[in-house]
Amino acid sequence: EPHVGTKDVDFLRLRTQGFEAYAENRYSEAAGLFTKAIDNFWLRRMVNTMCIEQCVKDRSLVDEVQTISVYLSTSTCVENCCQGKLGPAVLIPDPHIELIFRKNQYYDVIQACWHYSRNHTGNIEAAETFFLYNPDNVGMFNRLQDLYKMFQVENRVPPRREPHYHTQYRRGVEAYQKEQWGPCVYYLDSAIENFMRNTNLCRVQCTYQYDKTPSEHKVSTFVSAAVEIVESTGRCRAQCYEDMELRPFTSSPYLASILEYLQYCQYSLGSFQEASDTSLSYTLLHKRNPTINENVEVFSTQYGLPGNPRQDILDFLNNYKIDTALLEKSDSLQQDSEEEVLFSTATSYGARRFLSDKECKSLIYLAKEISVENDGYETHKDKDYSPYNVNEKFRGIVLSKAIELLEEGDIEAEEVQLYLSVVQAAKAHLEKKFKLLKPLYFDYIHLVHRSAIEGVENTSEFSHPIHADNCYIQPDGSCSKTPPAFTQRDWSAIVYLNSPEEGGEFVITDRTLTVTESLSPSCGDIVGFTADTYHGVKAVKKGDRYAIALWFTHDISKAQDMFLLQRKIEQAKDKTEVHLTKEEL
Ligand SMILES: O=C(O)CCC(=O)C(=O)O
Ligand SMILES: [Fe+2]
Repeated sequence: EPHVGTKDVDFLRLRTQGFEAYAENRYSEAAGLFTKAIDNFWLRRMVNTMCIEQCVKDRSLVDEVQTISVYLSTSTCVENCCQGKLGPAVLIPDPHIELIFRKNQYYDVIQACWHYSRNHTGNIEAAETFFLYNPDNVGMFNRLQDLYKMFQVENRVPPRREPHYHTQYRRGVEAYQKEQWGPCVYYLDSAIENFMRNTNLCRVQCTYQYDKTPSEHKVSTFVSAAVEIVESTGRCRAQCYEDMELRPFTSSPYLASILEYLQYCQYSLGSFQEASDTSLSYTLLHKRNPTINENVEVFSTQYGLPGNPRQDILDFLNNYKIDTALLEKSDSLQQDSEEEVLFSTATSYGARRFLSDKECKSLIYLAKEISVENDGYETHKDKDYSPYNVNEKFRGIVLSKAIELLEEGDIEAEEVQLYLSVVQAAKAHLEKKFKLLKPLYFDYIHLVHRSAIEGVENTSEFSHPIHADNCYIQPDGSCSKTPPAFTQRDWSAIVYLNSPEEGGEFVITDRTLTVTESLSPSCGDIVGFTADTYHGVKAVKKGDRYAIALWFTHDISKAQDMFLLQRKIEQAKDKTEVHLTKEEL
């Protein structure tokens, strides 16, 4: 059993220390701290699994989500068990931090650390590790090629933490290439077994996440508790299936790929019935493979051996069905009593009452206090793309700037905290409304104040002409997704803080620029849409228009680190508290 000092398992603290060391150019120390943070994160997951196994003993591990009382008592048992082994839980403040750990993404920083401290092997090893777990990251893929060339390293440096199923898969494929059918079947069977085991361990972790912040656990009402548990479990489990996909740049599922090699090796070995079963099982996971479809047919008609689906694949699919149903279930449990939905499609959504009047007032106050003329749109000097017209004033404040001002002592922590909390809530809201299985990350956050200039007649139709947020609309109505467009943006949202006296409507159009939705904003309205949606803002004819514009990406390497921003706010709060006590003395 692992036995570790309480302090060492605090991977969030290690991570923070890592960032501090990094900022002070102590690179090899930073690399060590991040590596240890990641190791401890995984150690803790392992202990968590052991404890879940102990606490649910006779029930099936990956049972359906239990009734609330069983759930809570098991949770308490898991929590006590983990505390006994590791000390108090490190509470993860944000599910996305957890995801960064789950996908070993701090190897990105570790790679940079080894780069600066000229540790070539460490550098390549870190890059390999990051790429292993983030196989769609083209940037890291290219960097890897460059590193091997630059340092003239001939042999591949193995990544750290390679999961067993992936090792076995690679061995199986190697055996296949060498036409060693026996070993091929052996390795691939073992790859499947380990793949299933890892998937299930991940799913189990999702059911009893003892390290979630208390507010998420000790929910007040029965219904909201059920919704939260079911939903966070469903979402977390959906991510498990993604975590397992470790083959770069492919669209067929990992498991299907194992079966594809396996059926061939089985066939070559003369195990025709097994090959027939494997081929048929493949089609349950992935339909569009003409060769396999043909094999299924041939085994059945020419060999007279119709396939039976493999039991392990059936179990896997059954679990998958349960997990998908969790998200649907949480949906039906949900009662949106407060909220008035204005429009809702697969790609756009609008609703009322996302914020209270008080919250709107505080945020407007913040904007009045610190917004800067034209701030945030330096790259958009071109008048064709100007987000406001010449008869208006335009002021803005980006969140990170607000936090800088807070650090300089110019404003109150409370207001900046509200700004951050509101944008976090908006993100969660949209993930939920659009049932996104992949998390959103912040690309840009901007509180915008547009106003009519008194005495000047605003003759333009638009304040911000019809545009899309990640591509440029072409004369033929299509949209060109090439730089300098912000191509990393996947979703956009606007939270409105007030009603302009006249004008300032938000509009969505179709590809022919015909308006399909129009909204006269008021405090607490929220809209969200895919970043390629055509939309714009009508001219503000009279008064002020305050809104928070948000852009999101699915690409974590483009994400703003919200945890770091939150920490800065907390540090600023701590500082003011210290001041107070000194004055009191
Ligand atoms: O404020 C709005 O309603 C929309 C703003 C917008 O589309 C943008 O800034 O890209
Ligand atoms: Fe926009």
